[in-house]
Amino acid sequence: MVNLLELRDISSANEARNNEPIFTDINLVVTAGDVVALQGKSGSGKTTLLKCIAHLNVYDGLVLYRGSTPMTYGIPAYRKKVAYVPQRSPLLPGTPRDFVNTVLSLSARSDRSMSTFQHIIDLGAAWSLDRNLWDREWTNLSGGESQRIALSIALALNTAEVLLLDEPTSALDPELVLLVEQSLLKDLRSDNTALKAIVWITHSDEQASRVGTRFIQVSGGNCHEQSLPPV
Ligand SMILES: Nc1ncnc2c1ncn2[C@@H]1O[C@H](COP(=O)(O)OP(=O)(O)OP(=O)(O)O)[C@@H](O)[C@H]1O
Repeated sequence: MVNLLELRDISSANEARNNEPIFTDINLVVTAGDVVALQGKSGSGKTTLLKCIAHLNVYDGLVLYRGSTPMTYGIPAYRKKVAYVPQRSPLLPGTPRDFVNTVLSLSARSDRSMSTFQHIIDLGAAWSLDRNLWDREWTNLSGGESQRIALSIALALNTAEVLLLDEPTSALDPELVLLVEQSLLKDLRSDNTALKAIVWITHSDEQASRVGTRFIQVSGGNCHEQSLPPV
């Protein structure tokens, strides 16, 4: 089985706190079909670990995607394949439509851009996102709206083989949580989509048990894999 993602001795330290280690020598292999439920106490380093994988945080060690480092691919190309969706959307200028247009203009042909945009909006609509929201400033969207928008963009662009999701449903109502979970798992299991694995931070044992195929706790500066779901 192909190793999609491999972490070799990943360590990260907190520069703001005298370089105190957050975690040390984390090793992990992610293969096709994995949904890695990443759990651990607040402040244990889950987000930092996801940002290291996304090459958004300083780290020691090696992150390999299909056997090569992010630098080998070039960071923009790597991030198309290993995409990080933050817990809260960064405060971007403009609207979600502006953001999608920028992303699509970087790579896609214009005919593909039109259909991809429609796919993004349709996916958002399936998650109860009003179509008008795509033309509203990011700053005027609720947490749950911007969370679903960011996620629908990442999923519908259909370029990432690995999605790194940081508490992707934390601002959603229970019925939307289930809907979003089902969409993500359906894409993962489809042969017609790029998505092959997900690393999914969640504070919910129930969610980890519903979506996870592997269960990893971040604690004491390291990762510990459990053989059973938390509930
Ligand atoms: N930008 C930053 N500057 C300084 N310290 C930071 C920064 N970001 C995170 N930290 C610290 O690094 C440690 C790990 O934070 P991280 O966000 O990775 O934890 P987490 O497990 O994702 O927490 P949560 O479950 O609350 O989201 C914490 O002690 C946190 O205070």
